[in-house]
Amino acid sequence: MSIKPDLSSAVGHTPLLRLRHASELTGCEVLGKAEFLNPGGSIKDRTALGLILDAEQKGLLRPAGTIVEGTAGNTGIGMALIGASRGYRTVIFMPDTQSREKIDALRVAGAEVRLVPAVPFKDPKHYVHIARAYCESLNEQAPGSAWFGNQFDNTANRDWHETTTAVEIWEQTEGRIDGFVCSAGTGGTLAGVGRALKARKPVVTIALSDPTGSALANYINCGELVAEGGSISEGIGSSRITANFQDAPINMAWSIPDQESVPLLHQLLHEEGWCIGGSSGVNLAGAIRLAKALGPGHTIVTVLADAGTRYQAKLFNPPFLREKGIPVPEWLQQSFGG
Ligand SMILES: Cc1ncc(COP(=O)(O)O)c(C=O)c1O
Ligand SMILES: CC(=O)OC[C@H](N)C(=O)O
Repeated sequence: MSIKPDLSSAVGHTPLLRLRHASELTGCEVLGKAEFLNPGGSIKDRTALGLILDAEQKGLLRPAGTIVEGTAGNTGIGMALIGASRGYRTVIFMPDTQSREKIDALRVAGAEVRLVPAVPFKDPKHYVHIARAYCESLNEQAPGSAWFGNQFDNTANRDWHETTTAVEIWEQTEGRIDGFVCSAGTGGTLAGVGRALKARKPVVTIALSDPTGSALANYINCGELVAEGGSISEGIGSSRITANFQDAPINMAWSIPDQESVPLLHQLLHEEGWCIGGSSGVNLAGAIRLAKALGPGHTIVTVLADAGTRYQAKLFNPPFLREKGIPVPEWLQQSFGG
């Protein structure tokens, strides 16, 4: 018998999928780790679990305590579900620009959701600072009652990917991996997987696929934290170097526009049936660029971080796409009666 005793033990161990179109286009094996199959629907279940286990072990998160986090949504969904299964209450602060679907999923998962206006990180009203201050106020009232996850700068995030996600990829490819590419929100996935793969096989190329509007690709390529444009993708991109991103061993970086990534995710759904979110579209575009850079015959791995259904009203909404200057495929237009 192979039975998972609880939700935490069902996080991870996701399948590695061959992405047919990307593989045929480039002559490489382009593989996507199906992170949308995690219990909370995203790769951030891993981050949530890694941070929670670390905090429990250090005595920072006590029985029946309150988890407080600042999140674009996915980390919060993971924390709320793992919190429910382990006896914690969860309070989530997130910018009001994130998808309706993620806010609903958080509420369904039992989290107390507090939406705040989206402002730059340097503003004290940024959701991460508000979350931290709220946690401190709970601990002033009742010492030790609350714990701030701090996913961006708590390197237990990166460490968890180093010992789980990366090991799974290594074993699933039997070490025959030539390149790994993904986008960065906290940077935990890229840094954790990148470090573990480099330690096992130094010639592996690690690449960052960054959405336009984020400063990270420019930082890697020119040392400057500057950004141009914007993106409809959520949960990725950054204007600063987080503690998790800091030690990522990155060899190549690209800034990827929505006009390149969104058509790829539409095509993946229409021709291969995988419904992935905007960050995964950026990852897929990065995987194709990396495969072209390395040349035919290589094995490239990326992550499919969450599902497109989490962004239905944006990614599969013809008027919204047109407004953003993103091509609407014929089949999608017809699905909506046009
Ligand atoms: C949909 C989605 N993709 C990718 C990421 C990026 O992962 P990481 O925080 O490990 O950089 C996140 C969150 O950060 C996310 O919510
Ligand atoms: C904006 C950002 O990087 O968010 C981090 C993470 N994707 C989350 O779900 O919270």
